[in-house]
Amino acid sequence: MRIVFTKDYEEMSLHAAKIVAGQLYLKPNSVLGLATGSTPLAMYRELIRMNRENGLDFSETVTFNLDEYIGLGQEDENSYYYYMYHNFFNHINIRQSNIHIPSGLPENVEEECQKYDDLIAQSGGIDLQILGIGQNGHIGFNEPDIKFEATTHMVKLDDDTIKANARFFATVEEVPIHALSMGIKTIMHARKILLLANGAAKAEALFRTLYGGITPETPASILQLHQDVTVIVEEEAARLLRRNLNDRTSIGCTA
Ligand SMILES: N[C@@H]1[C@@H](O)[C@H](O)[C@@H](COP(=O)(O)O)O[C@@H]1O
Repeated sequence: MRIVFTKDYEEMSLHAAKIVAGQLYLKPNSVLGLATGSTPLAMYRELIRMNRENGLDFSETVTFNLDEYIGLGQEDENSYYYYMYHNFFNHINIRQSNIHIPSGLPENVEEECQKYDDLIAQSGGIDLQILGIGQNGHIGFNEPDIKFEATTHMVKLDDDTIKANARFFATVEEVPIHALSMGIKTIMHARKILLLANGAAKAEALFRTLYGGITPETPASILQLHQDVTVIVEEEAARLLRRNLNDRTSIGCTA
């Protein structure tokens, strides 16, 4: 596991965008696993800039998003579908047919989950998975639990997650209580994983993820077992890590 310490959100995002760009230069038809939330926003902005100004090509890129709220349609501004098109896909030269996001309005939840897993498998699996982390240590919407859920599944969101994500909605009551999420096995099968974390609210979850026991109570802790994870972390989120690494504060430090 590599840990890259960056001084702020912008530097974290730039570093992440460069890794994604490097992946696409090496393999233009890469399968990317994509995350939503506030964390990757500036990374998407930088990738859009690279697409426009540096010829970064998405024409062969295939994407699978981690999750979607149940009950929100594509036109709902709080759906992850809307987020992805608004913040990324509408601004790059990606093919619509190469974009995959779980449906927020599935007719049959089990079938939708199975279909999503089948599509990922048919695409050859994920080459590079981008992850944010929830304040409770979730990845995608894999919430703390007594077991790891392997494949795409329906989740009942934790109260903590609902509260944390309420900032995007007019009222906390509007936050959906269920979501579909890619499972831990699929995430762990990604060839490379990029975990981004910024802000003091993530410090404790990140510390438990990297240095705590591997437990479904901190879903992201399973990443300790993956052979190619890069964690890009900004100062505030790194607060507890730095203490653990005897204050190795240099940018680009690898642990
Ligand atoms: N399901 C998403 C995750 O994919 C995201 O990584 C995480 C952190 O969100 P944020 O980046 O807004 O802090 O929580 C959300 O609920």
